[in-house]
Amino acid sequence: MPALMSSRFLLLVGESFPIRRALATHKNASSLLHTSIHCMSQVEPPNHGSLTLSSVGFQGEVDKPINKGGKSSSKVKPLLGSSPGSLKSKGIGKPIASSEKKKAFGIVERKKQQIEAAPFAAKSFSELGLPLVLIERLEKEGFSVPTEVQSTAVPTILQNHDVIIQSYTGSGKTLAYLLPILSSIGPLMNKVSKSASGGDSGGKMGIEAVVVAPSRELGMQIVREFENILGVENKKVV
Ligand SMILES: Nc1ncnc2c1ncn2[C@@H]1O[C@H](COP(=O)(O)OP(=O)(O)OP(=O)(O)O)[C@@H](O)[C@H]1O
Repeated sequence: MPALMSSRFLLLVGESFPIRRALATHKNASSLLHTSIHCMSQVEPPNHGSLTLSSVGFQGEVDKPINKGGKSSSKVKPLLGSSPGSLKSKGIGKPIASSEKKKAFGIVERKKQQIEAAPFAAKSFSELGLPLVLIERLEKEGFSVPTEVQSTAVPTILQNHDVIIQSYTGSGKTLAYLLPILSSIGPLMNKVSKSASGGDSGGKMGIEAVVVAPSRELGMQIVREFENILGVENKKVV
């Protein structure tokens, strides 16, 4: 199963995703089913060991006794040797604000941005900041005008943002994330850097990108799209 990505995270939601079904039951579903690119902040991973209840400040035990009337009630059982009054004075039992949780885990959240449509309608792939070698391959395959989702996503990903792309099926989501990948790694770019450095650098390449797909069928569809762009001479690398 092929899979996407380098250091970035990208989630694709298409026709086949259950979210469609969930949205179908939503009152304003139709207004939600449009193209949108969520440019995510990069969340820095915490480095505080394993996640435990006590690490998030939960210090009581949940006890659910059955009342005589058959109704169950839940209450937090205080720790041994702690009276409810003393717990209150320590601030235990109070709901933990999400900002406090983030602080406890050392999560630093950066600015979030939502782009509902392409900020401009690109008329060619060259306007998106893609390398020439890739544009030539696209033209050879008959791709000359980027779709709306590609116009929006490609420049955003090229600026190293993490993105979530949500758009209708067949809108060109696959190339929207494949093109930024192929513009920095892969055989096309290897050839460019080899000719720039005047020869083969030698060493074997490791895994540079991982694409995760929810089904084998979709995985094969993505492989075919890769093969189209790379051309027959580079087909074996996929
Ligand atoms: N800019 C473009 N110009 C012409 N055809 C394109 C362009 N971008 C993609 N296509 C073609 O449109 C078809 C649908 O694209 P793609 O499979 O990427 O859509 P998708 O949004 O990923 O669909 P799904 O949600 O079903 O996965 C493919 O055959 C693809 O080669």
